[in-house]
Amino acid sequence: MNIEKGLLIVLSGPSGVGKGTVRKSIFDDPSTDFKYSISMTTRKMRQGETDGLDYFFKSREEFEALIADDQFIEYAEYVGNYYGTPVQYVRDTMDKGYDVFLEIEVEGAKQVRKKFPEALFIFLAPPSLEHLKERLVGRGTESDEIIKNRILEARKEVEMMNLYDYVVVNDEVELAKARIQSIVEAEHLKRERVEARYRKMILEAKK
Ligand SMILES: Nc1ncnc2c1ncn2[C@@H]1O[C@H](COP(=O)(O)OP(=O)(O)OP(=O)(O)O)[C@@H](O)[C@H]1O
Ligand SMILES: Nc1nc2c(ncn2[C@@H]2O[C@H](COP(=O)(O)O)[C@@H](O)[C@H]2O)c(=O)[nH]1
Repeated sequence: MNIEKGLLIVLSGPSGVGKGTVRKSIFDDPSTDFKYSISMTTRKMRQGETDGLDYFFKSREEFEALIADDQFIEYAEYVGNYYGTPVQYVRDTMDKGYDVFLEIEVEGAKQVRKKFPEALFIFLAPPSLEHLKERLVGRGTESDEIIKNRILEARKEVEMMNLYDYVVVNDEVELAKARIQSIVEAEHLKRERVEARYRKMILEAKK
């Protein structure tokens, strides 16, 4: 435990479950004071997306050069494209004491778990696999082929949900948002209590 740094919050879940929708709702709430880490990807930009806001869009060559330069906390190849979390932003922001929020798929979350075992891992689950398919198809952003591959991935991802600290069902966006906010708040309270009790010992051990 590092008593000076912010909390790293990892939200995972299958494609189409509503991670982006719930995350936007959390960040639209003026009471939210954590920071969102914008990922890098080699995926093509969707209509309505903005470079530097939704993702930093990169070519495969650029992304691979960043991998070689150790610029990611984690990265994964997902349905034919790279996705990764830039290390610099996360470290700098946490060092300033802010909580940082990552929205990433499960292979990346496993890598984060190894590097930041003290992070908070939340899995966003659909009410059912049928709901998931309906949402993915309903979003209308992917071809039938890509939707098929994302659903195949989703089946594997759902199997991994027991590796997370919490599972939140996204039945309704506002409810999922409130559940995530409560989990983060409870986690802070728990850590503050531990820190208060052992502050002297932790500081001494850091010397
Ligand atoms: N609770 C919900 N009930 C019904 N529809 C929802 C709900 N949450 C999200 N959706 C819809 O599901 C679709 C997928 O949501 P979203 O794009 O947020 O998923 P995602 O998990 O971020 O997907 P990806 O991982 O592919 O980026 C969107 O059309 C969104 O409006
Ligand atoms: N391992 C990582 N996964 C990420 C990252 N940023 C996003 N993602 C996940 O990829 C899939 C597909 O996203 P989409 O925008 O193409 O629909 C989804 O599960 C995202 O959460 C990342 O930095 N690392």
